[in-house]
Amino acid sequence: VYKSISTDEHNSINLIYHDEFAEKMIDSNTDEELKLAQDKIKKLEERLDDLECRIPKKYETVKFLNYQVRKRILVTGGAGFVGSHLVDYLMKQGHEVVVADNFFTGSKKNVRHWIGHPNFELIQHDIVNPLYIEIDQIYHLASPASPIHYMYNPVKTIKTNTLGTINMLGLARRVGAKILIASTSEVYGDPDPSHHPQSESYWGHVNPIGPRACYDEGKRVAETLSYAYAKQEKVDVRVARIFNTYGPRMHMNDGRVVGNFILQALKKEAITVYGDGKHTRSFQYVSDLVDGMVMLMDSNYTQPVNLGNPQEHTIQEFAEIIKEFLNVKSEIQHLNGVEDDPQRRKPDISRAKKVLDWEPKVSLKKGLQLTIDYFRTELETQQLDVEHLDAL
Ligand SMILES: O=C(O)[C@H]1O[C@H](OP(=O)(O)OP(=O)(O)OC[C@H]2O[C@@H](n3ccc(=O)[nH]c3=O)[C@H](O)[C@@H]2O)[C@H](O)[C@@H](O)[C@@H]1O
Repeated sequence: VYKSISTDEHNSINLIYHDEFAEKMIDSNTDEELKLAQDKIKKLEERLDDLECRIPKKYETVKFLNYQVRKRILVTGGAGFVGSHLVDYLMKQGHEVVVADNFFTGSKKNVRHWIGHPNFELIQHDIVNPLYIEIDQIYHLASPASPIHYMYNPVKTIKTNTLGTINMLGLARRVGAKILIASTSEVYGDPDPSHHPQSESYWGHVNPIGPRACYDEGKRVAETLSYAYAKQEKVDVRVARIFNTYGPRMHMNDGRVVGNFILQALKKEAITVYGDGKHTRSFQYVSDLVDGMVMLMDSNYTQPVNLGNPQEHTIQEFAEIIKEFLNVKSEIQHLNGVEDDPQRRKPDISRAKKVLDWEPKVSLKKGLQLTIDYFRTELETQQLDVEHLDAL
C-alpha cells in the first residue's frame, strides 16, 4: 500500500508522522526537563536547609535544667503534627530532645525552628529498624494517623505499629527508659452503643479484616506488646488512648475532617460529609493532648488512659459550625459513607481526671481560630509558591 501511493501523499504522510513525532519529542523533552528542574530545585532546597542551619538562629527561650533533672527524651514521629507540638513543649521545659522520623507524613518544616539548637537532634530514621541511642524517656508516636495515610500502605502501617513498637520497647528495656505509647480511640473500633461514651474498660469492636484494621489492630498489638514487655521485662510503660485531635501543623492533605472542612470552606468549595452526617466525633485541641501526655508520662499510672475532649458533635453539625465560623455559604455535599466508619465516638475521661487531674482546657472556638489561622497562612504560602513558579 505504501508503494502504491503518490509522492505528494508520501510527503504528507511523512509530515504527519514527523509532526506527531515532534510533538511526542517535545512532550517527552518537556517532561524530562520538568523532572530535571524539579530535581534541581529539590537539591537546592536541601542545600538551602543545610546552609540555613549554619546561620545563628534566634530560638524560643528554653528553661535551664541542671543535669539531675534534665532528661534526654526521644520522640518518634517528632516531626509530625502531634509530635512536633510535644517537641516544642519538651524543648521549652529545658530537656534534650531527639526526634526520629522517616518523614512519611512528618515534615522537617514542623521542627526546623529547633534545628541547630544544642538541646535538639533530628534523625531521619524509620523505627521499623532498631535504633541504638542512650535515652531516659521515649514518646513513641511514629505512625501515620489519618485514615487515608494509614490505608495507603496497610502493610507498612502494621509493620510500624508492631515491629516499630517492638524496637522502641526493646530500646526502653536496654537503656532502662520509661516509654509512652501513643495508642488511639480506634482500639474501640465502631463502639457498641451500650459503651457510649467509651471508657478504658471497654474491649472494643474492631473488624480485624476491614480497611481500618491495619491501624486499629496495629495499635491494639502495640498495647499488648507494651504490657507484655512491662510484665516480662519490667519496662515502665504508659499508654495514651488519643481521641480525635486537631490544630496547626495538620497536614494540608491530611484528609481528616477538621482539615478538610476548614480548607473547603476557606476555598469556598462544597463541604464533603461522608454518609448522612449523623455519626459523631469529639475534637480535642493539640495543646490539651500534649499536656495530657506529659502528665501521664510523669505519673505513676500504668494502665491505659483516654485523652480527648468529651464535647461531642455530629459531623453534619460540625460542617455547619465551620461554615458559620468562616461565614461562608459553601454547600454541604453528602458523599458515600466510609466502610467501618465508627458511628459514635466520645471519650469518657473520668480516669484522666482522677489519676492525672487532667481535663481539656481549650474551647472549640479558640482551637478552631488557631487552626484556621494556620491553614489560611499555609494556603497563602502555597499561592505565593505557585505565582513564583508561574513567573519563572
Ligand atoms: O483525628 C484523629 O485523631 C483520628 O482520626 C482518624 O479517625 P476518624 O475519626 O475517622 O477521623 P476523620 O477522618 O477525621 O473522620 C471523622 C469523621 O468525619 C467524616 N469525614 C471525614 C472527612 C470528610 O471530608 N468528611 C467527613 O464526613 C468521617 O467519615 C468520620 O466519620 C484516625 O483513624 C484516628 O486514629 C485518629 O486518632
